[in-house]
This record gives sequence, C-alpha cells and structure tokens, in this order.
Amino acid sequence: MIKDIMRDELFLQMKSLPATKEDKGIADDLLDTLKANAMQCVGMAANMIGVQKCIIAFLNKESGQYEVMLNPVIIKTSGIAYRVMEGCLSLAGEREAKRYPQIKVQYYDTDMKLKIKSYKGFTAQIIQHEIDHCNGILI
Ligand SMILES: CSCC[C@H](NC=O)C(=O)O
Repeated sequence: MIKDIMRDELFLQMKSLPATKEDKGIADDLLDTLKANAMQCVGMAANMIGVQKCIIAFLNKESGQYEVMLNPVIIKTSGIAYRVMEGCLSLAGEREAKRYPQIKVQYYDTDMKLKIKSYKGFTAQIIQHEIDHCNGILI
C-alpha cells in the first residue's frame, strides 16, 4: 500500500524501534511507497511513512534491484570518509553528510534471516542515509 510521506522533523528525529517479523507488512508498504516515488527518491526508511520501526528500502544501483532491510547495522566502513550534499523526500533543501565509500551491513531480511552484505559507491551512500533515519539523524 502506498503511504503519505512524513515531513515532521521532530518525529523524524526520534530513534526507531527494532523491527520484528510482524512488521513485514510495513516493509511491503515502504517498498511500494519508494517505487511510487522512484522519480525523486532512491531510498526510504519506515519513519518516512510514519512508522518508527527500523526498516529501510532502497534501490541497489549496482544490481538495479530494490532491497529491504530490517534492523540494519553498519559493522564495517572502508575507505576515506567524504562529505557530500544530500536531499531527502522528507526534508526541504539539501544538507551536508559524512559518508564512507564502502560499508558492510548486518541486517535481517523479511523472513528474519540474518544477512551480511557489502556495498560501495552511491548504493553505500543511500544505505548510510537511510540508517541515519532509523537513528533519528536528519542527515
Ligand atoms: C543519496 S542518499 C539520498 C536518499 C534520499 N532518501 C531519503 O531518505 C533520496 O533522495 O532518495
């Protein structure tokens, strides 16, 4: 189900709760909403659709596939951190963020299977942005 985009900065600054297997429907809604906004948006976190659960969806720019993660955590960063201006569907304008060129992420898939996967480049940047949302960090 496609949901409205949350733009309340106070709400978006609250840390999301851990997701559970009961939250699969939220993950589906998040993915539907991201796809519906694909012209302006490459990644979303569940708080952007008003749900404070740690779930993210994003377009993997390497594979061209959409991916969903529950409770993602960056367990390793590599390369030299850089600063970049980022925009967001939930926020006005652009803001500067510090990002790493490569990351290793531990997360649960929608079947609650634990996974570890590495990402680089713009995909890694998107994931860092969405994990910031889970932690209430507005870029
Ligand atoms: C380069 S990271 C930007 C991510 C942003 N998504 C919002 O959560 C978007 O524009 O899709």
